[in-house]
Amino acid sequence: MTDTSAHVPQTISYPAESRPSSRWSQDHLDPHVVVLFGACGDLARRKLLPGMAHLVLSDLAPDIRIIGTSLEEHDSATFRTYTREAVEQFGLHPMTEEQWDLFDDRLEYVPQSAGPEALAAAVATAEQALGEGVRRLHYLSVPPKAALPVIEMLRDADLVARSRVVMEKPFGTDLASAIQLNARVHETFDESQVFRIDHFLGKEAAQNILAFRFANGLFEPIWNRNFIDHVQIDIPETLGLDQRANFYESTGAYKDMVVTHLFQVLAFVAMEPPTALEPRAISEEKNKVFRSLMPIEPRDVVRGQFTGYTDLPGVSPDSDTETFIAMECRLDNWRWAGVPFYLRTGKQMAEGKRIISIAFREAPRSMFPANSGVGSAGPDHLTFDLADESKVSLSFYGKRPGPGMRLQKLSMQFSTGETEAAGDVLEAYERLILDAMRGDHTLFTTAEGIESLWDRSRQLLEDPPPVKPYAPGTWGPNAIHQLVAPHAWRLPFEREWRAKK
Ligand SMILES: NC(=O)C1=CN([C@@H]2O[C@H](COP(=O)(O)OP(=O)(O)OC[C@H]3O[C@@H](n4cnc5c(N)ncnc54)[C@H](OP(=O)(O)O)[C@@H]3O)[C@@H](O)[C@H]2O)C=CC1
Ligand SMILES: O=C1O[C@H](COP(=O)(O)O)[C@@H](O)[C@H](O)[C@H]1O
Repeated sequence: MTDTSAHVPQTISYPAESRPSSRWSQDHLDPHVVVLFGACGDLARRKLLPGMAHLVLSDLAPDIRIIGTSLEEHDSATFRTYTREAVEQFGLHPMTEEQWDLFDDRLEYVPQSAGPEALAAAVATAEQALGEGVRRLHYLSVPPKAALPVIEMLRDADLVARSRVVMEKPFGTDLASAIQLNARVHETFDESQVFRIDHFLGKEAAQNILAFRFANGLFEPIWNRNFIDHVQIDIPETLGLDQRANFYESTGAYKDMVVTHLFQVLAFVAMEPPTALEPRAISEEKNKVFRSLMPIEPRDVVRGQFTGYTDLPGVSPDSDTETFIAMECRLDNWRWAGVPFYLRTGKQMAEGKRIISIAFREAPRSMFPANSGVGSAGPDHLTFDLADESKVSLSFYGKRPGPGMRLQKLSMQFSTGETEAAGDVLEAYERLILDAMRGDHTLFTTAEGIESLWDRSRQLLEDPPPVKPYAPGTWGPNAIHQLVAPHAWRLPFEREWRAKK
């Protein structure tokens, strides 16, 4: 056989040779000072501090020093204790005493009240300790209203040069505020320095959608309206809002989950093949999907609120905030014309899952008699489970063993957890922090993309349907069934994933 691996011509228009894709490369990583704003918040405690510990100790990012800052009056010693507790409680990789000592040394704390000069001084000391060629990564894990004050502080502290800034969602609350936020951010940081994070795109399983679609010739020919009947992106959560109700009250499920995570995942499912695994090419295709998204009509949306939500501290007794949302979306393009995309997410639901279901069209005619079981368990499905242990399943009808011709739903299933590489899985924030330090925008969202999504959301935001109550531990208000009729929600699964052998 001819070896075609060498000298395969580059058939794509970019990246140009002078600007190679850094995605997946194991290039040397510059030393970094990470300034973590909101270092005492929920996200930092559960994900960012444990993630940074793993990056340092696994040698993926050995040369970093972290300066925590928030409104709390910690000093570096108490912040180290706080961080140790966070890593022990939420870290996915247990640390030895020796490893802790190594990480502990890299942590400092500057309270927000100490002002820009104190922050600048702490960064300068950390940079000296790291030596030549140090870059800065500012991670804004703060509530949306704090983002611009933090950016002003970075400007006042003269910490903009050699830096990148990771911004947390939601990026605005509507089109006007998103445009204004982007414009204000651009007064201080160039777009190339800004990394708008969407941690769903950092999940191994989300990237596996790209691999599955674009590394194989098998599925792409049937990835369109001729073969696909409908798509579901279903992310129910069992979590409540006890600690976050105050924040959530002004956000709700649409802004917290849909306009960010679910639409980003939808873009990976629906986009055209990108010309390269490169930020511009990927963003271009995602943004085309967002531009094709038909405006979200209030009549295609069911908003819900779990009973008991209004009793939570920080929630108005007559709150209209949705803790649940289900909706039908349409893409106005050739590939997806006529194919509904059903999205659902909510808090305090019956199960916690992150499922994408691609339902294929059924066979047009059947030689099997009606009582054979053909079609009785719904259409053939390709299912992606976005859990850390990424899974993919393809279901189809097959013959039940024995006499006669009885049909049953069978499936071919794959789970990363059952492979030798299971231990290599990176948590989403670990991957994305690493990508931001490398300057790789591939998995981050753009100002243009965010603005398109807010634009398509205008009607829903101006005229939301009233929230309907649902009992905690259920699948949402009953109206969700009418929304998808004649189809049915895939969750709860009738047939669960096969248990690990
Ligand atoms: N929690 C989560 O699961 C996720 C959160 N996010 C996003 O991450 C961001 C942070 O969320 P989360 O950690 O939950 O929020 P929290 O309210 O738990 O934490 C916010 C942090 O920001 C600090 N802070 C508040 N106001 C200011 C200010 N004006 N200047 C500087 N620091 C300030 C707080 O300080 P102090 O503690 O002293 O009050 C706290 O450390 C939000 O944008 C959220 O949307 C994204 C994905 C998931
Ligand atoms: O961004 C958010 O995501 C989490 C769900 O993330 P996951 O990785 O645990 O699936 C959600 O609970 C939270 O409300 C939202 O802000």
